Amino acid sequence: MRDLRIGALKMITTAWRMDRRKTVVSVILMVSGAVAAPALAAALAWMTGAVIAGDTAAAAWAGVSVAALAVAALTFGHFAHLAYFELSELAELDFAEQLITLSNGSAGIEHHERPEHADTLTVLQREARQFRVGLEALLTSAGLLLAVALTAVLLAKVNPWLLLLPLAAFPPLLTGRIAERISDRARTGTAEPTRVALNLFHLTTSARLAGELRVFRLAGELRGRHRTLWATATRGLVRAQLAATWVRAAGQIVFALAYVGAVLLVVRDAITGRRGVGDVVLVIALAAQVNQQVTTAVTLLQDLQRMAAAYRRLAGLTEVVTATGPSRPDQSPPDRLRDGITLRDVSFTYPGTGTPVLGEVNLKLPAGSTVAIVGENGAGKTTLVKLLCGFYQPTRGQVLADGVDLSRVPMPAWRERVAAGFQDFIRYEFPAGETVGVGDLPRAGDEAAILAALSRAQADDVLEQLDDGLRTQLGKTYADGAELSGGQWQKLALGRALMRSAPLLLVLDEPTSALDPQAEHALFEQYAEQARRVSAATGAITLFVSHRFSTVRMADLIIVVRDGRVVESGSHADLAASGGLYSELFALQARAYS
Ligand SMILES: Nc1ncnc2c1ncn2[C@@H]1O[C@H](COP(=O)(O)OP(=O)(O)OP(=O)(O)O)[C@@H](O)[C@H]1O
Repeated sequence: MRDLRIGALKMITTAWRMDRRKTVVSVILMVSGAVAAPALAAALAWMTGAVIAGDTAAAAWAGVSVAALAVAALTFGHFAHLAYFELSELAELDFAEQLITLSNGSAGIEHHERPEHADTLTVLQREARQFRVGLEALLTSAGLLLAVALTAVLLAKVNPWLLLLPLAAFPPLLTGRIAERISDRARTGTAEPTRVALNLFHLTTSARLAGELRVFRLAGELRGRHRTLWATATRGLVRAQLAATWVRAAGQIVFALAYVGAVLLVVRDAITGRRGVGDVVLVIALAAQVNQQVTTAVTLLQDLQRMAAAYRRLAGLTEVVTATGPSRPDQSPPDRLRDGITLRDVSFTYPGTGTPVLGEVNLKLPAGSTVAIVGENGAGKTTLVKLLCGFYQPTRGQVLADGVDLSRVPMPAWRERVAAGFQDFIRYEFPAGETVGVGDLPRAGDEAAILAALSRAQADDVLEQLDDGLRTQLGKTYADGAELSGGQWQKLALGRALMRSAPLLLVLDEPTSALDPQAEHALFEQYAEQARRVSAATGAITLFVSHRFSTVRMADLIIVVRDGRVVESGSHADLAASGGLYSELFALQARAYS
């Protein structure tokens, strides 16, 4: 009940915030339309009584009232619909925006990787429409409550025993709630197979992956898996629906018996002459309405409960997201790095797993240096990068920027000083200039800055091939959008990473994997040279992850990671001469290329 109250309050404040006039008009129309129905029954009874009594004037007035109330009862709801249609659209948009903000609003990305939060997100994504239905349900409920009250008064006037009729509405309401809880549990229980199935659906329908699916002839296999998962989820939902339907039907049977009893009662009173024919008409009309009111109330309650559950989930998610930031963000990141970034006894275990991925990492990334991280697949390189970007907090130990503990720095402030390019970059289907410019939002439209970033990323050639230069719309989602090759998209992504003019840390996690080794080498050679010059002023550190030793060897400092531990660090010359893992991997790659 508390959830319901909170949900209703939130929904109505959202509508009020969106458009006050439309909210008021919707409420008035909805309430008047709903109250008109029992009033119509009363007018019918009045008309029948007047006709039987031969009172022509009263019968005429009653007839006019019947006509007016019938029009109100039948049409106000539709006009209300017009008024709240836009409100509902806005409520859905408001919800979608909240979800986008929440998905991206946390300091870290931990909640994305926890299955229970991923499940909550999946349910919320699917429940987005519930916010539109919820508003309609709320407005209808307000009218319904008044209609029920008026109906109760009219029935009590005929025979107080008839008040039992609305009371008989409670069993269906109760069973309706139980049924909705059963369905809600099923939705949560089937969230995981649904999420995985949706993911497979996305994979199998994405134009980008069509080639790989064909080469491996995976479409059939994935379609089969998709079907199995979907069937599992559907089985769970259908089973719950069946149980819910039986529970609901039990409540409705109680009401049906009460309905028959009420009609028999007033017919008996009419036969014995205690009540007039008008009262029989009134009770038959009202009893039918009570039946309708109960059915509507049960459906509304389901909608309201789903809306309340969606708000509850949203609140839960908000709590998780706001709880992931530093507990005492009382420090600011340094303006420039003088000493560097230090990792002190850093260990890390991904949330929800028991195996440490990084253990006791002690590292110093000197200010102004270019640092390369190397290691075999799964060694922990990207995880190290994620900690430096503040996506996660270390499970133990500290990351310090010039002595300032990052766990005490508000993450948005740290992120403003970090620039990054990842292997899993996003293909923003914007005009080419914007695709690069969003790397530094305040300068997203600054053509000179964009061209400079593209030149740093050695991506001028991509631009030359675009018909309309920076203004060329990218992406096949648009009919006239230009499609780029994987390497071209990656070059633009690299340009985006290089948009920020004065980051303290530039992270490049295999951002050039789609380029050929020569192109990567040339790019880094030029880039490292520039980075050294720029970092003389800001102390910026450039950290890159690469599997290509021709690139790695250019770094001032090379860090070798194995099984989550730093096993070697030093310059290329030192490490190559030491005969350790680095020299072994280097020699292996050199042989492969020679
Ligand atoms: N989100 C996650 N949840 C749980 N474990 C993870 C997660 N991401 C990575 N891991 C695990 O952490 C370990 C290190 O992964 P990481 O991505 O840091 O390796 P890497 O050195 O960057 O590898 P690669 O060269 O293949 O990119 C791996 O064993 C991986 O399975």
